[in-house]
Amino acid sequence: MWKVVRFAASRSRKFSTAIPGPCKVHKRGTDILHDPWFNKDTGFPITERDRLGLRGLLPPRVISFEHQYDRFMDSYRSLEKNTKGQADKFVSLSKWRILNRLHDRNEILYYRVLIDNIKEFAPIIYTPTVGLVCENYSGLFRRPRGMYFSAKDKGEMMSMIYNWPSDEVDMIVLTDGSRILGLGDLGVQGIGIPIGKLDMYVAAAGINPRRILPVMLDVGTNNEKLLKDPLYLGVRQPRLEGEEYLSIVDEFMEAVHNRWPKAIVQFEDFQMKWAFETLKRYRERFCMFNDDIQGTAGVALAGLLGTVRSQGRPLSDFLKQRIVVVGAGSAGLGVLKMAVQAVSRMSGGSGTVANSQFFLIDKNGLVTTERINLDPAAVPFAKNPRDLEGLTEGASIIEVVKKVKPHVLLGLSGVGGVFDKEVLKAMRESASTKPAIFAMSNPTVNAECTAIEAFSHAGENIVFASGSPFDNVDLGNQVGHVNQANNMYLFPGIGLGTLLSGARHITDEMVRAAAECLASYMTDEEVQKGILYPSIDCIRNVTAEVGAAVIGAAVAEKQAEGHGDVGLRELSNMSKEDTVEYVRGNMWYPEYSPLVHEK
Ligand SMILES: NC(=O)c1ccc[n+]([C@@H]2O[C@H](COP(=O)([O-])OP(=O)(O)OC[C@H]3O[C@@H](n4cnc5c(N)ncnc54)[C@H](O)[C@@H]3O)[C@@H](O)[C@H]2O)c1
Ligand SMILES: O=C(O)C[C@H](O)C(=O)O
Ligand SMILES: [Mg+2]
Repeated sequence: MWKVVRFAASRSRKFSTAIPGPCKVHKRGTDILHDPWFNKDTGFPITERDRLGLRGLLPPRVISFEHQYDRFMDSYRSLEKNTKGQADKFVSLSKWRILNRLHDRNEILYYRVLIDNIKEFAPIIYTPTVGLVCENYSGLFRRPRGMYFSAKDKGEMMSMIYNWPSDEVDMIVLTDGSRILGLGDLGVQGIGIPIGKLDMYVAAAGINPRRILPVMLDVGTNNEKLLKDPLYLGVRQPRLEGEEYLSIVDEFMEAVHNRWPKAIVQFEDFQMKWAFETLKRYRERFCMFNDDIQGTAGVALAGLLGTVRSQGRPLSDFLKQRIVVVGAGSAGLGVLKMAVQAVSRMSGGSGTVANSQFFLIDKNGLVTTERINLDPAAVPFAKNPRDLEGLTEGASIIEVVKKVKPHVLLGLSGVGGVFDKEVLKAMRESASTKPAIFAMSNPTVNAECTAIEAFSHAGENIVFASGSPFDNVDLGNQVGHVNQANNMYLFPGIGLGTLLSGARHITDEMVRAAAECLASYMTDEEVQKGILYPSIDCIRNVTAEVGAAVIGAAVAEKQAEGHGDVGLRELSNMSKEDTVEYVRGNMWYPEYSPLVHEK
């Protein structure tokens, strides 16, 4: 297993005195002030104002970056104070708005405050607030971000992709808006998800924000409420289906590949049938992965291995854990597939052993081979009723938990509260000394249970993880640790590692290496306290490790072709520590560069 070299968490990097290299700009005057990439607001030095035709367009005083940073944080704190006691939704959207306005105006300052305060700002630009933003997107819309390809653009994509201003794009996050978090079909409004994921790419992986592209494939929506909403900004038609749908995605993928052959495309929040279908269709043709299937599986596997360690048991005991997965969608099935593969490997290739320990439940209850219209993707995990003593097809969550006494109850159902008091109380009878409850659905309202509910009903000795953040729970004489089991711990490293290895494709082994790296990140002491994942404060360190593990796997799998000046030979000769340093050294960091005008 990949050994992790841990570095101290990098909180706020002090404002450095080294002058960053120059940045060429092809604009002058107000065009610069209106371009969030170049704009420094009041921070333009006088000499730069002269060079770029900015004299007189700004108030005369030059404000330092540090001072601008403090001013923003002061306004943020005032907003917090002034909205105290108001409805949560109002407060969250107000916080999102102030961050979004900065994003639209001054990207360097925006990304610096985001990186330095990631723990505080992730819940605003990512889950859960991003869900609220998507629900209200048409009303919130002010300025576009990213690209929109719609059913009406068929035949035009090869040329319209050139409307994007950047000649170099490394990372694309693509959605069709059909399954936004647990909120369902939000049509074009789902663009908030690629934007939030790419913000995490910049913050966690140091992908250069000039080389990212959020994309919405608007193929219609089946959401009646949106179709009737006069403000709705998407195409007003039911979703395309079948070959018509696939022809749009095909055309988009060809267009991307044609303009940026090395760009990595992350598929995000596609409904299950298209999530699996597109992964199968494109994974060997393009450099792509599906975050909900693969990223989630890796994060969940790391957590599942952590729960074994938290019981003070060797990893090989994973084979003995009984795991109930609630939710048989792209995420739940992805988790099961990866967990079964892990068990298979540990037990020397016997898939039968693996399947006996996993139980799958969907909206119709326990999934067995007797299920009518059993989804082909769920077939490998359907139980044979003959192997079930006392449980039958369609058994409810409570029936399964009472009978199976699982070590782990893991929810990816998208349904808030399905782990109710009765279910959680039944987990007290778990065969584990530290029963684990993973309420992984997003956003917060869709979590299968809250942290407080889990600790108060299932007992204080549990291990708890959720997809969206909850505060730790005060248990009187100890702390009930809340882990955030979210694919944000893996997708940035999968993307960055793939980019820096120059791999043409993303293989299962590369994802597995990422998951194992995350699993080994925590110390025994932490895991025994119930801390399964690192704090989001050190997400850049985690991503450097994960990225290096992905590069290692890409080299071993003969997928790596090198990146920039670093060829395959150099990559192959790097030690693990060197690889981590290579990844770390390639992370972009927001600092004002001197601007040089070029015609
Ligand atoms: N924490 C993470 O990193 C992470 C990653 C991916 C997805 N998710 C979350 O997981 C959820 C599901 O995502 P998905 O892509 O698998 O969705 P999906 O729509 O493909 O699948 C949902 C599944 O839940 C089942 N279900 C619905 N109601 C149920 C009920 N009452 N009891 C039991 N099962 C029920 C459905 O039958 C279906 O199998 C979403 O909320 C999403 O936000 C979290
Ligand atoms: O977006 C997230 O927070 C995680 C995941 O990709 C999801 O779909 O819920
Ligand atoms: Mg997702």
